[in-house]
Amino acid sequence: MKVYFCGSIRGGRDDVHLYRKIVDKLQSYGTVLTEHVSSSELSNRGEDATVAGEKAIHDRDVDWLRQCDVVVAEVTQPSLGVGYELGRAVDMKKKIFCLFRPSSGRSLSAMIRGADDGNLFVVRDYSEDELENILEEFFNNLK
Ligand SMILES: O=c1[nH]c(=O)n([C@H]2C[C@H](O)[C@@H](COP(=O)(O)O)O2)cc1CO
Repeated sequence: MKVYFCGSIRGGRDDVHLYRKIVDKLQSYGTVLTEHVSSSELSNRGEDATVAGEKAIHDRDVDWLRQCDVVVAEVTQPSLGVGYELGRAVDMKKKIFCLFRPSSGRSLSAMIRGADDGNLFVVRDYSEDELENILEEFFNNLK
């Protein structure tokens, strides 16, 4: 199974420790195409645009989105890139699982919360201690 993980990069890296935990768990189910998103070495400047170029990053990620079987997104830290990826993934009719932490005090965009259709696009509120169980439940139900 190929998993596309979305998490904020230029939107801010405050939750990178959670991205790492999520990606660790996702790797027990398959290949995470976007493992770099969870790297503590990656700052809010993003990947080295001088090597890859912004277009190369965009085109590679859209291609990975096309290839993936499922999209998992941590959406607590608002990120234009994550919002864009989710919109593209909806258009591609991908199975999408969004994770949001209400304890952050933030309010999730209606364009994400309101996209939940109980089937292909699901938004789940969670706290850090529930993370493993929630991901297990989601992947068990995929089978
Ligand atoms: O360097 C990058 N590499 C990359 O793969 N992305 C993708 C993956 C993330 O899920 C998402 C983050 O978007 P943003 O940088 O706007 O927060 O975009 C985004 C950037 C920088 O915008």
